[in-house]
Amino acid sequence: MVSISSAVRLPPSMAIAQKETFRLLPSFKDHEKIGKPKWGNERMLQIRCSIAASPQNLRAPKIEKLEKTIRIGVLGASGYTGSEIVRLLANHPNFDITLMTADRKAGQSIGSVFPHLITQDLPNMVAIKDADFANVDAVFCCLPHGTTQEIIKGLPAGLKIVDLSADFRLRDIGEYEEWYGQPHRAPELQKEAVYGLTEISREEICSARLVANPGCYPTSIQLPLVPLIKAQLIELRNIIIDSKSGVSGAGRAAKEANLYTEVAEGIHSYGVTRHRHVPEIEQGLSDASHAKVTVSFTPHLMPMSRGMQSTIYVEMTPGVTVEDLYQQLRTSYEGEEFVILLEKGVVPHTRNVRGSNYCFMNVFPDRIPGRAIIISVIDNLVKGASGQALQNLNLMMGFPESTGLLYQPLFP
Ligand SMILES: NC(=O)C1=CN([C@@H]2O[C@H](COP(=O)(O)OP(=O)(O)OC[C@H]3O[C@@H](n4cnc5c(N)ncnc54)[C@H](OP(=O)(O)O)[C@@H]3O)[C@@H](O)[C@H]2O)C=CC1
Ligand SMILES: CC(=O)N[C@@H](CCC(=O)OP(=O)(O)O)C(=O)O
Repeated sequence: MVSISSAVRLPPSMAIAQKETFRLLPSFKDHEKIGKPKWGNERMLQIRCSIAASPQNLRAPKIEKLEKTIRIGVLGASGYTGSEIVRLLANHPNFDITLMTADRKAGQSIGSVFPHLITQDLPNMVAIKDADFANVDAVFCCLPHGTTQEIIKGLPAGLKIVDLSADFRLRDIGEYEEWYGQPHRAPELQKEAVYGLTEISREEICSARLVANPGCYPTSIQLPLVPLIKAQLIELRNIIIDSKSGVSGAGRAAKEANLYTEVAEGIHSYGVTRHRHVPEIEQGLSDASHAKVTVSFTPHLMPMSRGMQSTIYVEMTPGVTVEDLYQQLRTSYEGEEFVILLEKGVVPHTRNVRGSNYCFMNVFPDRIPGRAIIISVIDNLVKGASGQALQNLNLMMGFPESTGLLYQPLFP
C-alpha cells in the first residue's frame, strides 16, 4: 500500500513524467458514465498515475497515453489569481496553457512579471483585443468584476469558462446592480451560469459551460454552514460571521489602502455592514434552507499575504448539541479530498492550508448554552480562488477533480 503523502510529494523526475500524462482508463470511463468521480478511488487514481509515471516502476497498472490535451487560456495572467492558475497548471498532466492575457503588462513574459514562474516555457501575455482563441478549449477568467461580463459575452460559444470574478455569482440581477453599483451587461449569460462551490454543486458543475467561481469569503463560510443548515441543526437567525483575509485578496493593482505601511502591525475591519459578499453568502445559505437567511458579516484585513479565517457564531436548534454539528460535518465531508474536519478540539490555522486547496474546519461549544462556534480556514488564492477554479474545470472537462491540485500546504 502506498501512502498518500508519499504519492503527492513527487520528486522532480516523477513530476515531469506525470506531466507527460498517463491515465487509468477504467476509472475515467466510470467517471464519464456516472457523471461524477468515484471519490473513494480518486486518491488512489492520482497515486497510481504517479506510480505509473515513475520510470523505475515495473508494476505499473494498465495505462494509456492521453490522446487529447486541453488547451487553456488564462485571462488576467498578470494578476494574483491568474498567476496562481499558472503555478497550479505547471503540474497538471492534461491542461496546457496556450494563451495568456494581461492589460498593463501585455507583451511581457510571465517570468518577467512573476519571477517565481520564470521556468515556465509559455507564450508572452497579450492584450485581450489581440487574443486568438482558435487554440483554446477552456478559459480561466481572472479579471476584475465589472470588466468581465462583456469580455465573456464576446468569447467563442464553444469555450468552457470558469469566471473567478463576482460577475455571474448572483442570480438576481437587481441584487448585483445594487451591491456592485453598476448595470449588468450580460444578464442573458447569468441564467446559464452555475455557482461553483464544488463540494456543494458538483453535479451541475460537471455539465456547465460557464461556472461562476465563488468569492473567497463565501467559500470559507458556506462550506461549514450549508450542510448544517440543510440538516436543520442551526437556527437561521443570529448567524454572526467574523472573517479575516490576507492582503492578496485585494488583487495586485496598486492601492494606497494596501501599502505595507497601511496594513502591517495592525488589523482593521472594512466594508462593515455593506461588504459585497453579503448577498452571495445569503444566496447560498437561503438556497440551503429554502428560506431567506440574513447574516451579520464583518471582514478584516490582516497583515499577511495569503490566508483566510472565518469564525462563525451560531445558535443550535432546540435539542441539538455540538456533537451533532460535528457528526454532521463529518458525514457531509467524509471522502472529500479538500474539506477536512479536524479532530475534536483542534483549532484550524491559516498557516496549515497555505498554498493548498484545503479547507480545514472545526466546531466548538460556546460558553453560552445552545450556541456553537465554527472556524474554517482556506488559502484565499487557492481554495478561495484559483484552486477551486481548477477543481471546477477538472469536473467540467471530465477529469478527476483533484488533478493537479494535490499540493501539500506550505509550512512555515
Ligand atoms: N485575490 C483573491 O484572493 C481573489 C480574487 N477573486 C477575483 O478574481 C478576479 C481577479 O483577482 P486578482 O487576480 O486578485 O486581481 P489582480 O488585480 O491581481 O489581477 C487582475 C488582472 O486583470 C487584468 N486587467 C485589469 N483590468 C483589465 C481590463 N480592463 N481589461 C483586461 N484585463 C484587465 C490585469 O492586467 P494587468 O495587471 O496587466 O493590468 C490582471 O491581469 C477578481 O474579479 C477578483 O475579485 C476571487 C477570489 C479571491
Ligand atoms: C482583502 C480583500 O480586499 N478582499 C476582497 C475579496 C476577494 C474575493 O474573494 O473576492 P471577489 O472575487 O468577490 O472579488 C474584498 O474584500 O473585496
